[in-house]
Amino acid sequence: MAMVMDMNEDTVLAMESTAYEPHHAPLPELSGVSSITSQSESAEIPEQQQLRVYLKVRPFSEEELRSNEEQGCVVLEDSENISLHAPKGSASMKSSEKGIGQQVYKFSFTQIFGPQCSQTEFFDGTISSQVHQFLHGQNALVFSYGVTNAGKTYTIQGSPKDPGVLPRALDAVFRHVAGRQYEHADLKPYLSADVQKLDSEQVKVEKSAKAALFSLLKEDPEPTRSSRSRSSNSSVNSLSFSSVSYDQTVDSTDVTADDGHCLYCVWVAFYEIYNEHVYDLLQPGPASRTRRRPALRVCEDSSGSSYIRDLRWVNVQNAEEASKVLRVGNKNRSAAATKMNQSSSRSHSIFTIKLIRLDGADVQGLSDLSLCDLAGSERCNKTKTFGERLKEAANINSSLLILGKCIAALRSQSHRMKSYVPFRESKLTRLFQGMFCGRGRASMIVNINQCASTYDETLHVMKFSAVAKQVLQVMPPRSIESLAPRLVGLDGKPLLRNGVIDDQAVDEYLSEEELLDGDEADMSILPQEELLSLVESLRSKLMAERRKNLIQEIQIRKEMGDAMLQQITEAEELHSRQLEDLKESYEEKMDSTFEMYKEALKEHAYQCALERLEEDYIPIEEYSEEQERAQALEKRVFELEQKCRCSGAQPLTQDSSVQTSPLPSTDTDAERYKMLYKDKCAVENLCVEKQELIVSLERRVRELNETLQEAGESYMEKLAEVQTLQNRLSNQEQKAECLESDASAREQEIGRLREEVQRASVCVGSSRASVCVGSRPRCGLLLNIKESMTPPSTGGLCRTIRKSVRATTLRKKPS
Ligand SMILES: Nc1ncnc2c1ncn2[C@@H]1O[C@H](COP(=O)(O)OP(=O)(O)OP(=O)(O)O)[C@@H](O)[C@H]1O
Repeated sequence: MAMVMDMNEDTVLAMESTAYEPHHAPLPELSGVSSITSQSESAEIPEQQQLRVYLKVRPFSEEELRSNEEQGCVVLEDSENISLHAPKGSASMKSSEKGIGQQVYKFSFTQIFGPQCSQTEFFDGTISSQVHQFLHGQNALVFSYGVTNAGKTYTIQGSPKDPGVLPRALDAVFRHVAGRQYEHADLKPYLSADVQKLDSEQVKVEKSAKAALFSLLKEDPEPTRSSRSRSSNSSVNSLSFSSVSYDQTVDSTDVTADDGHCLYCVWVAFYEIYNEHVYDLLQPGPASRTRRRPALRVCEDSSGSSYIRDLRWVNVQNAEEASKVLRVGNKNRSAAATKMNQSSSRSHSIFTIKLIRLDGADVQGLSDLSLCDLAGSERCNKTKTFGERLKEAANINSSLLILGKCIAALRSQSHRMKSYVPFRESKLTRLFQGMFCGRGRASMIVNINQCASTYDETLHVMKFSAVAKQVLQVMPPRSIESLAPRLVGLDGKPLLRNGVIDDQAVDEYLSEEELLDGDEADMSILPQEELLSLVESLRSKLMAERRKNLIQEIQIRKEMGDAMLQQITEAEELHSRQLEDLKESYEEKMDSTFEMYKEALKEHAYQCALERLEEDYIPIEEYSEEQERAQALEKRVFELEQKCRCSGAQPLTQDSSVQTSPLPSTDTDAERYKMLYKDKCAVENLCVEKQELIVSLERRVRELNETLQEAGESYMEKLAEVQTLQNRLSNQEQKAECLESDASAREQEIGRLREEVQRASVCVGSSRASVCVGSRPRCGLLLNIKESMTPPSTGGLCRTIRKSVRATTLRKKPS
């Protein structure tokens, strides 16, 4: 982890986002005993390098030449550039004609090797440098990629006459270690990057197992063609390394002063990934055909590096033994005849060489070199696969797809984009993971053929390799010493180093191994105090580890979420683009269909017109005869009219002309029809007028009804008013009567009073004589009383009342 912290930002970014191993640190450091590097070392800038992608173009076979496969699809421009030209009939050509895609694609590679290139040139120009680095402690992976029948197996294994890169690499290794072989064979690779010390018994077991393995070749000395063996022309079943000749790029002379006194121990393993299961190619197959081969498990060790549990490692002393191992493995490899390739690899086969480097009895380093021959990608309909072959093809394609996804994600990371690398989605990528994450160098060999019939698949492979070429590989700086593997005993526990307990080793062992797999730790080997302190330190480490894991999990989830989101967005974009394309193509189709219908309609109309013309056709003689007759008739009408005018008669009506003239009945009918039509029109007009009249009358009736209703209502109101007025009148009359009777009563009273006054005046007259003085005031008083008692006009008052009542009644009466 300290290593990661000290690295520059690029490296951290690249390594953080790989969702790689739980520790997030370069793998070899974590697994090595002397993994603690100094500050100065870790401060070094990590080395960055683009993934090396080599292209190899296979020559045409005679059969391909006969079947006209040579159509100039592949054009080598120079040693790094190549262009692909879509042949007629290929899907690329069709889509380019529709405006999607291009007809010519250009690609560049680290190096291109043409059809004439020899296997020697190819080895020297490609992986010999990687082999060299492997011999000096660096891990390496070489994988071949291409469509089926493109020459992958040929490139990796070659032919007996012309061996491929694998036998050449083995040969280079043995040339390098020649004379410096560790003879005891008691050190064996363990887990991903450790070394196990074998006891003498174990060494014996290993030796007898190897002898048994080689004895399989004695039973079957000559390679045979069978459904599960490679064909002889492209395999190394009978490979002899004597045929390998080198230009001494990698040989025993390539020995530095440092490793002059080193000893080496070489182990090899050969396995395949078939239908997503890992099978050991060096384990004898099941006795009966009905029984399945046992599949091996891919596991991770404490550093997070993948390894195959129970994989068989064979200690090889020389190139000849290595060749035998290869031949045994090839016998067991899953291969079958397909339509495209007589001996098609149906699995990804991986041959791994492990080189243990010793300084005396001390293990100094362990490096591995894996050469992977991937199964060819293929189109199932083209290869005419079905049944078991179809299942194989599906598995091959799906694991290659995941490899493609990983490469694309690694490319994104190289461009500083956060992206989740789905290493764990297939066995192949799980095993390759370390090599893409700083544990070693990977390089890719792209194999193509030049056949026109497989152009589209080849183009796909080229596009894939273009992506791969953009992947940046980050190698943390480290010395050979820092790569030293941990030396463990048979039980997998770390061993004493130079006779003393290596505290650091134990500490690391416990802190890494114990946390993951408690069963494997035996603490009883340590004193009690140390045990207690170890428990304490373990507890705190466990807590720290848990916290770290939690943070990492959150990070990984976030990255996954982001990646998924990105994928969804990309998928959405892709879909919308596809939709657009579809829309356009449908529109085009619609347009063309529309045009087609238009043309058809035109044609149809033309045909109809022609038919009608034929039906209505009147011979010219008949027509001119008819014309003459019509003219004669017109002339006759004119003459008759003239005659009528001359005789002072009215011009002939049509009816009379019908009666008199010999007009043909058809003309008369037409005239009558015209008349009838006129009548009909007149009647219709009349009807319309009547209708309008009816409508206006109805409207009028409606208005009158409304007015009547209003009048009725106001009449009722007036009636009610009259009633009230009559009531009031009768009341007034009653009052008037009362007043009249009152007035008559008063008149009677006045009369009576007058009589009294007269009587009183008589009395006064008689007394005047006696009393002359003082008569005036009395007369005045009586007169006043009389005046006050006499109403000025009593009858007038009654009349006035009556008059006012009558006036009110009249005013209120309805007009
Ligand atoms: N450089 C070459 N020179 C001559 N022949 C070659 C060369 N490369 C390939 N071939 C031949 O082409 C054929 C197909 O090659 P090979 O089996 O290696 O293809 P492949 O890509 O491994 O196919 P698959 O993926 O189906 O296993 C073989 O007969 C092989 O001998």
